Amino acid sequence: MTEAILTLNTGSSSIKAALYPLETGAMAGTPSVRATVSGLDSEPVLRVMRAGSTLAEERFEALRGPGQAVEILLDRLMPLTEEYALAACGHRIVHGGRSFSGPVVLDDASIATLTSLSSLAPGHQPENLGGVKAARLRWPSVPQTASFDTAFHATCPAIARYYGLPREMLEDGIIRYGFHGLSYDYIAGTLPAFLEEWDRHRVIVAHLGSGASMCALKNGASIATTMGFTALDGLPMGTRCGDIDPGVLLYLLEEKGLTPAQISDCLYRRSGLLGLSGISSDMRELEASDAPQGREAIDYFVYRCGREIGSLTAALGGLDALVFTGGIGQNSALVRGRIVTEAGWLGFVLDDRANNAGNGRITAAGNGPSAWVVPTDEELVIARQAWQLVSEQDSKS
Ligand SMILES: Nc1ncnc2c1ncn2[C@@H]1O[C@H](COP(=O)(O)OP(=O)(O)O)[C@@H](O)[C@H]1O
Ligand SMILES: CC(=O)OP(=O)(O)O
Ligand SMILES: [Mg+2]
Repeated sequence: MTEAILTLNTGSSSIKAALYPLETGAMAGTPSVRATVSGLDSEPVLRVMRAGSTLAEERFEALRGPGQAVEILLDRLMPLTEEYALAACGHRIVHGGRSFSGPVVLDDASIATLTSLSSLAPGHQPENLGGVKAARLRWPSVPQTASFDTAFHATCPAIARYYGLPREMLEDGIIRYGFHGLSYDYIAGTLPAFLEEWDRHRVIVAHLGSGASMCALKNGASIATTMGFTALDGLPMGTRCGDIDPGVLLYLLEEKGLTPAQISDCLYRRSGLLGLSGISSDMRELEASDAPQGREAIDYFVYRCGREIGSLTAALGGLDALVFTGGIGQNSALVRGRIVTEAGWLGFVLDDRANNAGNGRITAAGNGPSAWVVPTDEELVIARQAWQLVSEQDSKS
């Protein structure tokens, strides 16, 4: 029986699974099956794709949260996995904290440590670990592995990870961890294919999805990123606030009498594009709306992206290339075009036709920095890491 690796990636608005066959000891770069549930916040849709064609599409009125979506997704996937022997099930785990700076095979002790980090990623960690639990129940003898969003940023210099807090707090782990590391890892691996002398280039990757962040890459490694201790920091997102004066939180707590749970709900679930527009957390709906508050939410998103590009350019000491990825980065010509135009002071010259086509280079040839669209593939990074871990285990036994 052919072996395969199953991956599970629980994001804030979607769940993405993929099945990678292991042929003659090598892992296929493209999965035989992909299954996704998108629109978790609005109108959930489940799609199962095999060899590029859609096998099934189901729409749901509503789901009782991501937990139920994972169960339904695994139910639909189970029959398709039966022709393979699963070598591992690889999971995206958003927060690895101080304990994990690389992928691991999960056991009860590591799951307990990761569970203790749930309050640092309340919109992700419980769902990520729920996926581990569901997969363990279905495939009890299959190794479950963890790939961390935070691990890729372990290369950031210490100073880029600090907050201006009393040192004992930094020593206690209150530092910038950064997220979306699996996506940045994948994009870093693609740079040699389209950037000459890529290792000398100063690159910003903009992962703009339901969660959004940017990462500054030098020689393909992260040196700074916009998210911090939690995935609330930096850019505004679908429902998360992004950069905020911590004094606002004290004010809400002390003067407005909000409880910590109410503040958490506000910052994680009621802010960002949804909070500013009052319409939707989904960029597609805002682009389709004529409401002034919808337009202003997009304006704010673009403005904040421009400011973070300036800040990361300073961290890099200049900029050679900007790469867009994630649901908005890959699909919204409008948002990309506005961000590149706003960053025109850096020398970008947008190529409208290429931007509308939305694949590869989207700026005109010239002396300035270039901008690109590259679809991300977090599932492939998870699968490669899972395969490496189980291969190492096999060679030891
Ligand atoms: N054609 C499109 N135009 C604008 N935005 C889009 C388009 N397609 C997807 N998006 C945005 O991408 C988001 C999902 O991005 P994704 O990276 O898959 O999110 P996550 O992994 O955080 O769940 C959607 O919420 C939507 O805002
Ligand atoms: C960390 C994070 O924000 O992830 P996502 O974009 O998948 O919600
Ligand atoms: Mg995501």
